[in-house]
Amino acid sequence: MRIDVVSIFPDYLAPLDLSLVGKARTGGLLDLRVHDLRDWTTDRHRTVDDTPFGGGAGMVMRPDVWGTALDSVLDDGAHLLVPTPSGAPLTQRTAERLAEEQHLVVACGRYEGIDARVAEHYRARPGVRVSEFSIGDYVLNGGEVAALVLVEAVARLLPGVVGNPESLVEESHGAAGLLEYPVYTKPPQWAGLDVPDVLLSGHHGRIARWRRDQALRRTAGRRPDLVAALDVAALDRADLAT
Ligand SMILES: CN1CCCC[C@@H]1Cn1ccc2ccc(-c3n[nH]c(N)c3C#N)cc21
Repeated sequence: MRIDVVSIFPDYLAPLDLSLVGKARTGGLLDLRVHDLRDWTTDRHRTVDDTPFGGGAGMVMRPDVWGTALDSVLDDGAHLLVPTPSGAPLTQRTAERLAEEQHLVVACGRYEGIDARVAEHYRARPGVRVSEFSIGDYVLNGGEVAALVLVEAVARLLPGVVGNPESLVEESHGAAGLLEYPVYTKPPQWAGLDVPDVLLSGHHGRIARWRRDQALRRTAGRRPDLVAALDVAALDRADLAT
């Protein structure tokens, strides 16, 4: 998979050189390219923004600079992803679908955002899909943090990136849509607190059922909104596997 990220703060994406994503890049599992939007400016001040039509505070990112940049990195079949507070929520299902694709391009806006004609223009471009997404109901100063989130959420799903692929099945928002169960390790007693006896029993069937029960309780208690979307069939498959 190839992912291009375009930003006026390319150093914001430096964490993608680290850990699993960094290993995926050096191992050839992920072709990640980070670009400085200002490389596509033509004036001596390397201007990427201007005042908003209709007035109002702040500045808007220019469509011409973004157009030159995206024409340079987009190819047929690419998926243009634009982080914005007004975008569709980024979910695990979205990440799973994106991980199946060949080429993602993330356009990181700043200021008041990117001129709306940019997304409109590329939606009309045959062979290019455009998706505006949000990583949560809070306001950030730009799209770079969202790009970090998206790249990590997608990259970890690529074959060979995570050591034990089975771990991808059990985790939060996994196949059944449940939150993860509580985890414990040594020492068995800490701060006057014990590890649940079932986890020390060595009875794998009981442990699996306890974990699923804990996951269900957590999901119902913390995210009742997810309960309606639970994939019961996947839950049953998980049960059968125990
Ligand atoms: C503050 N400033 C004026 C109000 C509108 C947003 C703007 C800042 N800003 C510019 C580009 C840009 C892209 C994403 C986000 C963003 N915020 N919260 C999310 N979940 C986001 C995503 N994903 C914020 C951005």
